[in-house]
Amino acid sequence: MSMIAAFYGGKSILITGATGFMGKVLMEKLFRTSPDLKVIYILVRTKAGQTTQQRVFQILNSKLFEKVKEVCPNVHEKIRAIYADLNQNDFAISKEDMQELLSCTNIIFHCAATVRFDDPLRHAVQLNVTATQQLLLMASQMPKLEAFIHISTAFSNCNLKHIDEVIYPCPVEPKKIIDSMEWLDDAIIDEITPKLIGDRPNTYTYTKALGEMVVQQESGNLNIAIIRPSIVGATWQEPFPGWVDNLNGPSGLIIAAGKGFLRSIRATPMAVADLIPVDTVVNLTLAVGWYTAVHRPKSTLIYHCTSGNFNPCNWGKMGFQVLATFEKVPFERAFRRPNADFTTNTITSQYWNAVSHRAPAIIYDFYLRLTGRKPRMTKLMNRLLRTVSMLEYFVNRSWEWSTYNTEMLMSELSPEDQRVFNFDVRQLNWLEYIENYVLGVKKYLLKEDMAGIPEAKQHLRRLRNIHYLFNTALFLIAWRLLIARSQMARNVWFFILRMMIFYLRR
Ligand SMILES: CCCCCCCCCCCCCCCCCCCCCCCC(=O)SCCNC(=O)CCNC(=O)[C@H](O)C(C)(C)COP(=O)(O)OP(=O)(O)OC[C@H]1O[C@@H](n2cnc3c(N)ncnc32)[C@H](O)[C@@H]1OP(=O)(O)O
Ligand SMILES: NC(=O)C1=CN([C@@H]2O[C@H](COP(=O)(O)OP(=O)(O)OC[C@H]3O[C@@H](n4cnc5c(N)ncnc54)[C@H](OP(=O)(O)O)[C@@H]3O)[C@@H](O)[C@H]2O)C=CC1
Repeated sequence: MSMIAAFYGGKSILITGATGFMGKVLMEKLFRTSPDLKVIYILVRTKAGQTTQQRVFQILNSKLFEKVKEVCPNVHEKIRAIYADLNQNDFAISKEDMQELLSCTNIIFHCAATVRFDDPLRHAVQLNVTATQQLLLMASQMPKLEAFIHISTAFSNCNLKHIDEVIYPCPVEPKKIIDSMEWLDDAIIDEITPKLIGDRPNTYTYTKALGEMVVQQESGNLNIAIIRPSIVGATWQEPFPGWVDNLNGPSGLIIAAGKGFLRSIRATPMAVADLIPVDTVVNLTLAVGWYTAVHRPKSTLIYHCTSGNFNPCNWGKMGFQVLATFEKVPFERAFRRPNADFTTNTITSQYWNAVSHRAPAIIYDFYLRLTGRKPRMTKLMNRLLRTVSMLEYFVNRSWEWSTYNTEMLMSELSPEDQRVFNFDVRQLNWLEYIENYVLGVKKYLLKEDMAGIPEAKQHLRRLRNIHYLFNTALFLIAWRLLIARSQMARNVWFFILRMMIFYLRR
C-alpha cells in the first residue's frame, strides 16, 4: 500500500492554478491514487465566456480524466470549484466560501502564476508575488493546515550558473516592490523594469524569485516547501504518454517546426535541455506534500525538479529526434517541409531569419494577395520570431541545480511509493519520450487524426517537388542572367554542354 496515497485519503486539498497545465495533472493523479480523499477545492475564475462550473465540467470530461472516472466515479462530487480571481483583494472569494476554506483545508498546492515572459511587471508582481502573500495570509488562518506547497521555477535564479536548494535574496525587498506597484504609474514601472530585473531575462523569472522570498518571509509557523521544476513538458507515463495542452516551453516550437514555419533557431546544440515531464513534477509535488506534513522539517525545504544532473539531454539531440519523428508522423497541411537547424551565431541567425522565415512569408502573402485573399503570413512569422527570441535565452545556456533534497526524499520513499510516485528521471528514455511528446502535440494540441498521416506525407512530397522546381527555376534564371552578361560564363556553359553530349554519346 502506498503511504503517500493513503496520506491524502480523507483530506481536504486546496489547489490554485488547477485549470492550468500542471494543476490538471496534479488533480488527476490525486483522484486516481487517492479516490477516498475528502474534497479538492479549486480556485477558478471565469474565462472566455465560461462559468467556473463549465470550466470544471470541461476538464473532467477531457481525455486526461478518463482513467479517473473508472477509479473514482463520483469525482464530480469531490471537486468544489470556488470562484476566485487572484488579482483581486481576498481573491474575490465569497464570505461563505472563505469560511469553508479556512476551516477545512488540510493541504495547499499553490500552482497559479502568470508564466508569460513578457507580462508587464505590475501584473506579474500581482499574481506571482502579491497573490502568494495573500494566500500565505489565508493559510496562516487555517487551523487544520498540515502543509503549504509552493510551486516556483528552477529558473527563478537563472542569473546564476550553479543553483543550490536555497532562497537567494533579490536586491529590493518584495514588500517594497508590492508597495511601489500601488502608487507608481505604468510608464514609470516600464522604465524601471529593466533595472529591477537586472541580469534576469524577463519579469517572469524575477517575480518568481520575489515570490520565493515572500514565502520565506511570511512562512511564520506554517509547514512550507518549495518545488522548482525546470522546463515542464508533456507527460512521460501517466495517465498516458505525451499528454500536453498548452504551447508553453518547447510545445509551441514543436508545432512551428512541424508545420514548416520554424526553419532555424539560435540555440546551442550542446547546451543541456533541462526538460522535465509534467507527471514527474506532479509525483514529486505529492511526495513533498506528504513528507512536509508528516515529517515537518524544521526549515522550508526547496526541491529542484530537474533532469540535467540525473539524465542529461542536450538541445541538439532533442532537435534531431523531433525532426526524426516528423518523418514518421508528419503534421497536416504544413507550410513548408520541416527541416529546422540550430545556429549559434547571431549574424547567421539573422541571415536565416531573412531567407528562411521572412522571405517565404512575404512571397506567400504576395500569392495570397494575388488570389484575392487577406495576407497573414508575415504577421504570423513576426509573432513566431518574437516568441523564439524570448526563448533563446534558455536554449543557449546550461545550468547546474543541486538536488540533495530531492534525492533525500527519493530515499525516504517506500519501494511502493517510489513506483506509484516515481520522480526518478534516470529511468527516462529521451528518444522515446520526445517521440511521444511530438505525437502528443499532434493528437492533443493540434487535434490531428492519425488516419491523416498518408495524406500529410503526400502533401510533404508535393512541397518537396515545389521546392525542387522553385530552386531549379531560380538557378536557371540566375544562370541566364549571368550568361547574358559574361563571355566567361557562356564559355563555361558551352563547355559543360559539350562534355554532357560527349558522355551521353559514349
Ligand atoms: C537539428 C535541429 C532541429 C531544430 C528544431 C526542432 C524543433 C524544435 C524543438 C525544440 C526546440 C527547442 C525549444 C526550446 C524551448 C525552450 C523554452 C524554455 C522556457 C523555459 C523557461 C522557464 C520555464 C518556466 O518556468 S515557465 C513556463 C514557460 N513559459 C512559457 O513558455 C511562456 C512563453 N510564452 C509567452 O511568454 C508568450 O505567450 C509569448 C511572449 C511567447 C507570446 O506572447 P504574445 O502576446 O505575442 O502572444 P500570445 O497571445 O500569448 O499568443 C500569440 C500566438 O502565439 C502562440 N503562442 C503562445 N505561446 C507560444 C509559444 N511558447 N510557442 C509558440 N507559439 C506560442 C499562441 O497560441 C497564439 O497563437 P494564435 O494562433 O494567435 O492563437
Ligand atoms: N510550465 C512550465 O514550463 C513551468 C511552470 N512552472 C510553474 O508551475 C506552475 C504552474 O504552471 P503551468 O501549469 O505551466 O501554468 P499555466 O499557465 O498552465 O496555468 C496557470 C494557472 O494559474 C491560473 N491563474 C492565472 N491567473 C489567475 C488569476 N488571476 N486568478 C485565478 N487563477 C489564475 C490559471 O487560471 P486560468 O486557467 O483561469 O488562466 C491557470 O490555472 C506555475 O507556478 C509556474 O510558475 C515552473 C517551471 C516550468
